[in-house]
Amino acid sequence: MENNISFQMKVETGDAGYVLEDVPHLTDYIPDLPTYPNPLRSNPAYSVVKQYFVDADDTVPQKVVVHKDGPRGIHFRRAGPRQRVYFAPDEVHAAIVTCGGLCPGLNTVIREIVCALYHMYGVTRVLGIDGGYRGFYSKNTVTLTPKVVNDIHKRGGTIIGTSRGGHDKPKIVDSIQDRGINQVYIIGGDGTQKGAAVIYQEVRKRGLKAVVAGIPKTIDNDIPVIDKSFGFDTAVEEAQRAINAAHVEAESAENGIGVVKLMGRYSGFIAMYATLASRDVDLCLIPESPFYLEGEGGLLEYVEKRLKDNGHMVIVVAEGAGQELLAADNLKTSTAKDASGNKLLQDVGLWISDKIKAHFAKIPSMPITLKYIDPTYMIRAVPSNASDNVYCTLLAQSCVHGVMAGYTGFTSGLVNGRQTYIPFNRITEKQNNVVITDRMWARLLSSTNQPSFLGPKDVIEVQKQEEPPTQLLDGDSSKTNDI
Ligand SMILES: Nc1ncnc2c1ncn2[C@@H]1O[C@H](COP(=O)(O)OP(=O)(O)OP(=O)(O)O)[C@@H](O)[C@H]1O
Ligand SMILES: O=P(O)(O)OC[C@H]1O[C@](O)(CO)[C@@H](O)[C@@H]1O
Ligand SMILES: [Mg+2]
Repeated sequence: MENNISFQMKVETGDAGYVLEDVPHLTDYIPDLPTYPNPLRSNPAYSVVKQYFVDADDTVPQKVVVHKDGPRGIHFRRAGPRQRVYFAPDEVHAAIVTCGGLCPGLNTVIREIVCALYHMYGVTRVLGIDGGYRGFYSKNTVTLTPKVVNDIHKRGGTIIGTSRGGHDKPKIVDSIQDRGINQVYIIGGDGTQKGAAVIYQEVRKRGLKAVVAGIPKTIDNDIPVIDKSFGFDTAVEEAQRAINAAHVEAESAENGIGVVKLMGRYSGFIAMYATLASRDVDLCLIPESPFYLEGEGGLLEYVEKRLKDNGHMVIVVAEGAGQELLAADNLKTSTAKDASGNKLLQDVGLWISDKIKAHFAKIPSMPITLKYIDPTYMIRAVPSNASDNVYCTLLAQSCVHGVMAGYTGFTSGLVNGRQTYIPFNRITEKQNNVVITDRMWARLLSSTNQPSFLGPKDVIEVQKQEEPPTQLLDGDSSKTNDI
């Protein structure tokens, strides 16, 4: 067992400003572990694939846009099968858990972890932990086999259940230890990955030969570093149905207004992408972009103008937008939180709808018809679409390869279109938000033609709050921000 454990990131540097933010390995705290040839070597599906095994030195750059004289920058370890593995097939006892809110693709990831373990590595003991983190100590487990998971990817939700709260570190790690679990696959969002990091640290402190790996899940796309989280594409696609309905309703009435509220607690990616995809949206409101209602340049003035010009309009609002305005208006700030400590939000869609109705009630010459559509849970309870299904498969298989190779304390994630292993520290240190001074938000503003609601003074303020721009001035957020 290690005495002075350092959970600092493993960082390696090289020529020309090369930095590798590496992931931990079992051998960092258990030396002399036996290794085995990767069973994929004799698997007919893989043995013919040229360069199937990933070179130990392969890494993936975090930034692909570079300057001639700039440093090579941060890299992550490339995911994929290694020549040697640190588990014999009959030694593996794997567990899979899903935590946090639902997300399209959860079942696909579960299915593909089970199938990869069975079919690629000959593993036959895989457990599903029932109902999120608390399931480790308060619920039964489910035996997962390729037969059990065969067609689950066609269903929304998660067959092993999920929950918020209940992260009791000692009880969870006791359960891992008592059951002899040596591979833990943890599927969830930012909160879940923080929980996974804590479990990894405790497992390591106890000196257990047990790998802890995360797979990032969330429709909100608020996990940093990775290109995007699985389920996001499906959620954006499903949101189109609500926006289409709002548009049809708005177009068919005199001064018709359709208001659609979409999920996005702290990050407005779903609203932004759903708006960009639709082209029927006249106004998109997200948590990251402040707005105001009354007066010159305000939202109500814009709505009035749009109705005069077009006769109808569609507004998409992310659930986390304008919360400070609601609080000021209702004279109370909501301090309510869910079991995981996430802020419970007030209904901004309803509030905006009421404000617009009240405004036009004072203008008899402009009667309006407003329909408010709230498809919130519908966009995340559906099964994943084709592209998310493929993405989930790659994430799950990459994760299994990394775990079998003995890497631990990592999240499996796509960086610049390549599968990588990212240390938990990098995934949990901050949240991914829409950067409203980046090009993507500017593209949205020019697509909807909406005002930015920011004066020159506000822009300076926003720039101050946001991360200092990188040397390339392309923002440091996920690639979904800056394509
Ligand atoms: N800082 C933390 N330390 C340990 N556990 C945490 C932490 N934050 C959250 N968790 C646990 O992680 C689980 C999921 O967290 P949360 O409900 O915030 O969802 P999430 O993973 O962020 O997914 P999403 O936000 O997409 O629904 C919960 O069981 C919660 O107790
Ligand atoms: O009502 P629940 O299940 O707690 O989840 C709501 C939250 O979950 C999310 O979908 C993230 O998973 C947020 O967009 C939303 O605020
Ligand atoms: Mg979250």
